[in-house]
Amino acid sequence: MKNIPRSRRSVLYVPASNPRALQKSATLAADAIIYDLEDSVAPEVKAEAREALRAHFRAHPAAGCERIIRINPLVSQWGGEDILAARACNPDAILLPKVEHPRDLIEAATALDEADAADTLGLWAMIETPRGILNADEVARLGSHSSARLGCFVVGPNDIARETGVHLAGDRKFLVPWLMQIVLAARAGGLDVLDGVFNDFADPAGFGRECRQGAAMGFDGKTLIHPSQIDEANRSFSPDETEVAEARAIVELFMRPENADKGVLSLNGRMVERLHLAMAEKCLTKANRIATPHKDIERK
Ligand SMILES: CC(C)(COP(=O)(O)OP(=O)(O)OC[C@H]1O[C@@H](n2cnc3c(N)ncnc32)[C@H](O)[C@@H]1OP(=O)(O)O)[C@@H](O)C(=O)NCCC(=O)NCCSC(=O)C[C@H](O)C(=O)O
Ligand SMILES: [Mg+2]
Repeated sequence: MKNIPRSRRSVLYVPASNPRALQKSATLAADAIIYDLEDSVAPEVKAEAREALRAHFRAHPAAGCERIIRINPLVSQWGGEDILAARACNPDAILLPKVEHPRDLIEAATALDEADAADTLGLWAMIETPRGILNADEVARLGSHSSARLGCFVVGPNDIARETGVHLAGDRKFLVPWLMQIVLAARAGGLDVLDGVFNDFADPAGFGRECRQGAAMGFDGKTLIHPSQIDEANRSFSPDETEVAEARAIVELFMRPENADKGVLSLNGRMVERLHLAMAEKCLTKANRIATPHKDIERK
């Protein structure tokens, strides 16, 4: 599951306890949806939310986008019921909150192995506590070794702020070093990595700045809280026209017969090596994937 290359530019949280949002989720152009059973669902309605999710997946057995379910921590009073309900829904992956140690993933993978030996259900991990950030490398390495299921890290800035006191305002100046540590750990473990949410959904300019910052930091995409954030995230995490044109020029240069045995070339006063060719090919693959519309999406 985790090795299928997919665009994860825009990844929208949908509270499973909100019927209107659940209904709307089937019509949106997000690359992925995270159905939430954790922090956006009050303790009193956890059971109701699980049932609503089951009904939603029964009514929509297939979707044009990736679908993930965020459960409560397995150690919580809701975790056990959540993982059973999530598994029954057959999403693409289950997102574990507040992951701090490889054993958090191993426990979840063991619970899934009992019913899903085919290994089709992925696991994603939220990195959102001080211990989780400090152990991100170990989680990425041991988590993906012990379970082929681990595919993606997701940043949780609200929990990080709550637990550390760091301020999120001011271009996330003090948070950025920790975010880069998470990006680095994810890449070293061969994982995708998603930036955290921007809470002020009525501030599109601030959101756009944060999207571009996240893209420049190496994130694959951004987690979102409101449908109005989808288009900007899709734009910011897509290669732009200039990048695509440059990528094409690099590929064309290396394709010329006279350059077949060359390792390094010059293009418009810039050095390009075969590693740049690999990057250009990756960029073009990504652009092509984005240009291919989701064929099954149920748009209104
Ligand atoms: C933030 C919101 C509570 C705002 O809701 P609301 O005031 O209802 O917004 P609007 O009136 O502007 O909504 C317009 C229509 O869009 C639908 N809508 C809104 N949000 C969503 C959504 N997330 N998914 C799908 N559809 C949505 C409304 O239903 C309206 O539809 P309609 O009536 O048919 O026109 C709300 O946006 C919201 O609840 N957002 C998600 C919150 C959430 O999931 N939080 C948990 C994840 S964030 C987190 O925990 C990160 C991490 O763990 C960390 O630590 O940082
Ligand atoms: Mg959180």
